[in-house]
Order: sequence, then C-alpha cells, then structure tokens
Amino acid sequence: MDPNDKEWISEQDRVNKVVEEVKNKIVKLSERTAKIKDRVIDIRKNFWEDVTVNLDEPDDIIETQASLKQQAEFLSERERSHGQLSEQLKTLERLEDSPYFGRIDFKEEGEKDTESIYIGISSLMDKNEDDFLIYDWRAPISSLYYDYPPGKAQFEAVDQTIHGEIEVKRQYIIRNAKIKGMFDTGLTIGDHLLQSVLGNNANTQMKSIVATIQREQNQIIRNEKSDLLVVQGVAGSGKTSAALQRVAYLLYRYREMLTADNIVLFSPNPLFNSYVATVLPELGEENMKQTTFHQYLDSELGKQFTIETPFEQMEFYLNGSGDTYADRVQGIGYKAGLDFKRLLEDFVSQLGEKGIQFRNLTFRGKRIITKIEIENYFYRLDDNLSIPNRMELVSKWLLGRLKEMEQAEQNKDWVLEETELLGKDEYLDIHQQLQDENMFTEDTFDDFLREEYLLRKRVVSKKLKPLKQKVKRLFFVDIKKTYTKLYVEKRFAPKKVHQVPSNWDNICKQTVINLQDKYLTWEDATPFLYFKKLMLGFNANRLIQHLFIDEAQDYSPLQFAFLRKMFPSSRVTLLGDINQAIYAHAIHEETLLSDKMKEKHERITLTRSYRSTKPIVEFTKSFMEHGHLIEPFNREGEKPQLVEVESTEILNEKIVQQINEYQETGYETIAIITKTMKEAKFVYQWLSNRLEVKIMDEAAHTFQKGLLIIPAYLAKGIEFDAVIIHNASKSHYNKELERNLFYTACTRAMHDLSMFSLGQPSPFIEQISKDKFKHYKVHAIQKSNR
Ligand SMILES: Nc1ncnc2c1ncn2[C@@H]1O[C@H](COP(=O)(O)OP(=O)(O)OP(=O)(O)O)[C@@H](O)[C@H]1O
Repeated sequence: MDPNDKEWISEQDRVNKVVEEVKNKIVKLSERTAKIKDRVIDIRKNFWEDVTVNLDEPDDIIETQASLKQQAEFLSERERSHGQLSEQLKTLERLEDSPYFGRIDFKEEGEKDTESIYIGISSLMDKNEDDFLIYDWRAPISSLYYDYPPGKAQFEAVDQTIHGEIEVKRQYIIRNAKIKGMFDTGLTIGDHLLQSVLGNNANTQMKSIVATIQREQNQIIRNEKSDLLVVQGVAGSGKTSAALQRVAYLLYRYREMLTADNIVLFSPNPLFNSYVATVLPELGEENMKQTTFHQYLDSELGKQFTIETPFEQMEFYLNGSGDTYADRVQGIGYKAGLDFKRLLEDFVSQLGEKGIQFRNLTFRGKRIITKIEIENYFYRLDDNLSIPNRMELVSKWLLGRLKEMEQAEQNKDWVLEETELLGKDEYLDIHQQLQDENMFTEDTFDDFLREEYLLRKRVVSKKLKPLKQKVKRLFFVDIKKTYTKLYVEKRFAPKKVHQVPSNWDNICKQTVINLQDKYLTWEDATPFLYFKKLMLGFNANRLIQHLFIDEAQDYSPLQFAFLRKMFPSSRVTLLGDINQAIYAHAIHEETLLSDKMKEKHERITLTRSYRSTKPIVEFTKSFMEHGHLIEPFNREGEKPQLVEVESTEILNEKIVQQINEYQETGYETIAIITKTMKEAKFVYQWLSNRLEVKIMDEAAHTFQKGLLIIPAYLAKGIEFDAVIIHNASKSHYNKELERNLFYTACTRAMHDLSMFSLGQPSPFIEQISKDKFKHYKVHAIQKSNR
C-alpha cells in the first residue's frame, strides 16, 4: 500500500487521533506526577517537623519511633507511586512515537459486528475509558495476531475459548506518529516486516521482537502449563528473544502476584547481561534478576575458595596437552554426570554413620570443645535423622555449652581487664540499663557490684559473639576436609555402580591438590557445593517462581539437578542449542537438551534461524550433524568466503583489507572471533598497531560499536554485522567439540562472514559443498578479494 491510498489515509487519520489521546494522557499524567514529586520533596524537607520527637520517657520514645515509622512509610509510598507514574509516562511517550504495530479484524462467532483490534506495547483506553484504542500485545485477544493467518481462529479468554474469524490482518511500521509502512498479510506474521527488521545493522543492545513474534515463539512466550519447558532452538532462532518476551508476558499475566524479583535468568556471561538489559525496560517492565552460574557459585563459596571460571576451564581444555591433561579431561566428564552425583550421595550416607570431620571450638586461643566431643555427640544422635537435622541439634547443644561457659567465664581475671577497654558509650549504655531497671539503690557499694557484673557480662558476651555466630552457621563441620576424604580414604572408595573412569586415582590426586590450594576447578565447584548442602541443608530459595536458564546446553546434568534442588518451587524454562554445546563435559555427558531427558517436561523445537542471511545459514548448517533440519529465513546476502593463505604476513594483510571493506560497507559491529583468549590476545597484539580495535575478555561487561576481538565462548548469545574467523585452519578447528565452537562462532554473523586459514582449512569447511561459499587461495598480497 502507498501513502496516497484511501486506506492509508484513513489509517493515518486513526494514528493521529490515537496519538492525540496519548498526548492528552501524557499531559494529565505529567501534572499528577509533578504534584506527587512536589509532595515528595515537601515531605523530605519537612520530615523532622512532621514527626513528634520526644525522648524523655520510655513511652515517648515508643511514640517517637511509631511516628517516625509512619512518616517514613508515607514518604516511601509516595516515592513508589511517583516511580510507577514515571514508568507509565515513559510507556506513553513510546506510544506517542509508535502507538501500535498490528491490527486484526475479528468477528466473534454469534456476534453481528466485526471488531478491529489494534495491538501495541501497552493498552490504551479512549477518553471516556470505555473502549480500547490499543490492546496490550500480551492481552488474551492479542494472541490471535501471533497465532493465526486470516480465517478461522480462536483464543483463550479468562474462562472460555472464544471462536471466530479473522477478516483482516495488518502490520504497520509507525515512527514519529507517521505510518512508514503498512502490509496486509496472509501469513502469521508477514515476511515484509521481518525482512526490514532483520536487514538492519546489529546493535550493542538486543531489541524487542514484540511486533514480529512468530507462532512457535509465541508458544514459548505464553506457555502457562509446564513446570519444565525445554526449548531446543537452532542458532539465531530467537530463544533469548522469546525468553525475554516470556518474562514480560508473565509479569503482565500474573501482575497481581509476580514481580521482577521473583524471576531469575542465568545467562552465559556478564557481557550478555548488559546486552539484553534494555529489552524489558523498552516494554515498560522491570528487568528480572540476572546472574551467571559462576557468579552464583562464587556468592556461595567465594569466601573460602577461588573458583575457576568456565572460560578458564575452556582455555585449559583447548590449549592443554599431556598426561595430567588427559586425566583432568576425564575428570571433567565424570564430574558432570549423574553417576558422580550418586557417588556423592552414597558418600554422604556413609558419613551419616562415620567419618565427618569436625573442628575444635577455640576461645581466646584455647580449645574449649574438642572435635572429638562434637563428633561423639553427633554420632550418638538418632541416625534416622538426616545429617542436616543432626547438625542443627549439634548447633543447639554447642550454643547451650557456650552459654554455660559464658557464665563461668565472667568471673575470670581477663574479663575485668577488658572492661577497662570498653568505650564510653558502653558505660553509658549500662548506666542507662541500670536506671531503666531501677536497679540503682542508695548503697553505692551494691551499685558498683551490679555495674561491674553487667560490664563483665557484656565483655564476655561480646567476645563470644563471633564464636556463637560460627556455631549457628555450622562452622564446626570441616566441609573441605570431609569432602577430601572421598578422594583419599579407602573406605569411601567408589563401588562398581558408580562407574568411575579407569584413571580415578589420578583424578583423585589432582582434586586433592586443588582443594589444598583452596582452588575449586569448574568441574568441582558444583559437586562441592552440592555436597556442602547435603551435609548442612539446602535452604532452598522459595522466592524465585520462575527460573530461566539460557544456553542450557552448557550446564551439566549435575549442575541442573543442583539448581532444581536450590529452586524447588520454581517453574523452569531451559533454552539452548545442542549444536552449541562447547564445554568439555559435553563430549562425555548428555546435554540437558537432548531428548533423553528423564524429567517430565514440555519440549518446543525451533528450527528457523532469523539472525543470519540465507547464504550464511546454508553454509553453517552444512557441517552440523542434524543441519538439514535448520531452515534459513529468506534474507539475501553474500556467500561466506574462505581465504586460504600461505604466510602469516599475507594473512594479516588480508584480514586488515577485509576489515576495511566491511567498514566501508557501513557495518557498525565487526567481530574477529577466535577460538581461545590466547589467540585473541595474539591477534590484538599485531592488529592494535594498525587499527582501532578492542579486545573482550571475561571481565567485559559492555561493548560498544566498532571492531572487536572476542573468543567464541564469550560471543555466545551475541551477534555482529560481520564476523571474521581469524584462524579457520585444520590445525585449529579439528576435534569434535571444536565443531560446535566453530559453529557458534560462524553463527554470530548477521550479514557477512569471512574465514581465514593459514594452510589447509578445517575439515568442517572442507566437507561443505563448494557452491555454499567462495574460496580464494592467496599467494601474494592483492588489493581486494571481492
Ligand atoms: N520473531 C522475530 N522477529 C524479529 N527478529 C527476530 C525474531 N526472532 C529472532 N529475531 C532476531 O534474530 C536474532 C537472533 O535472536 P536470538 O539471539 O534471540 O536467538 P537465539 O536463538 O538466542 O540465538 P543463539 O542461540 O545463536 O544465541 C536477533 O537479532 C533477534 O532480534
């Protein structure tokens, strides 16, 4: 349709009217917001004047506290409503720019009239609050737009299914309140809009896909039935996008009982956190909590251990060699699996009878309760009780012992000496306490004794406090030493059922050395924490109602089982791609997404890839095992190219030429993707002398437009206009796991992909039919290869 068309003019007319109403609402809301803001400033300014402060009598103090509390609550309530109104204002401002993106004309069965439903990022009522000018994309009726082409259709309303017919389905591109494009579409969501969205340059922040959600993605977003939803989606199929839209949907659907604080997303790396940070705010929602699994483990164990990151493990795996290397790789595989989980559980049940290592309790340098006493007490408790329950009883018993000791200790000489070190405040405090209790008599000697008694009591209690805290936190169990026993003591040696690898003894030696160094390798961190929780109790997190795990293929079965225990009341959405499993354990163990998953779950498979152009998808799917199942979205572009060179000098020159070409094309994000960090540093060393370039390491939290160098595992989940594979040679990408890494790297490209190989190219490329890419052999430096 074009702008002179009658239909177009009348649609623009409607846009104008709706925008007019949006503006009215903005004016009204701004006035209300300004009033509340003034009131907040007012309350802050006069806070103390409006509070009755009187500290003379105990009753007055209580009254003052109540008055203070009331005033603070009043203020925070106002602040909250100010915050909410500001959010609403921001949403209205977005509607002012682009009020809606879709329309369906729906004739409900049994009704005479057809209703036009306009769909946008938020609902908007008309002036009299009678009719919807815009429906929120998450409203039940809006699902029609995503699920059906014109024709018979139905949707689930609150308590019934509504049937009817879609007569018109239309899409709009509206910017600055002007219709820029308008398409009637027969398909679910037409290709026009998708083409135009996907053809744009990549961004350093992920975009919301609300206007073009596809039917199969909508199933993920609106799924309400499953406790465990598993999404296997090929690279670029919109898993992460769907996950974020799902969060927005859940926040809308359950707005009475669910807030962003009840949702947590485990993401692959810190860079990714910032990459997706703007999607939800753009939709007028708050961001869910986000963390990486490493950050989570570090928050639990970081005080006691240095925890290897998965990326460090990956560097080790990709760069290492030799005997100890082979041992560790075996260990990585074994410790990822459920056999090892069983081994840990069996170990713990043996410990229920014997073998837990306790710590002595010491006070002022002296042993006051020995580990043997604690051990004896523990093992005399009813062994039908779980270990964590028994630990609680031990803790109670120890606290009782400390209490007895506290009294005995008060009369010792050291206490008197330390009373002299007490500060003035504490003296005053005790004085006040005596007064409050009406303890002062006329007899100064008695008063003196009472005061001294209280002072002594205070000194001892202060001194004992850290120890009591430790007892409450069950520090009297030496978890590390106990865990180590699994690897050193014969009586805990694995049985046949545990299926340990043949080099278990060597794995044990390596593990013990690391534990002694207070170093937890990535493969040991979760098992150790799992063991710790089995011993001390899980303290499960019941606040979290929805758990999202992105890049789920990178979690081992053991890690997942652990997360399930930690978040027992959560519904779980797992999103990932078997083809992008890049961690060493994946060669030994099933990834979470394999269809052999035992737990009851619902599975959705996404096979259409939206990120890359058709030639890039045709190329990348050709070297993956089930690649024929991947469907490209029909977006044209250049075929990927392979440049084979004979010397490093030519290689470097060709890469610089390629970068220049990409920059001239107008690409804003160009990534040189390497296999390892080591390789990334190497490239940076020579390239930074020639071009403006940034290197991304695992500490990177944000990235800007421009040229950057990044190892494949950090580029996970992210995309770039153009990707350059610095070294696609046989010596570099050869092993099976490197296939997935290579696939992950190549599939980051939206519009263009070039690979360089010094000598023979990777067998993964060589197996691809020649018509899928351009192959240049360069013997000397030329000007351009396109
Ligand atoms: N329905 C859609 N409409 C518009 N763009 C989409 C849609 N689905 C996916 N995309 C785009 O495709 C690209 C890839 O999406 P996303 O990153 O969510 O995929 P993914 O499956 O998580 O990818 P990967 O596993 O490779 O990291 C993004 O640019 C996203 O905006």
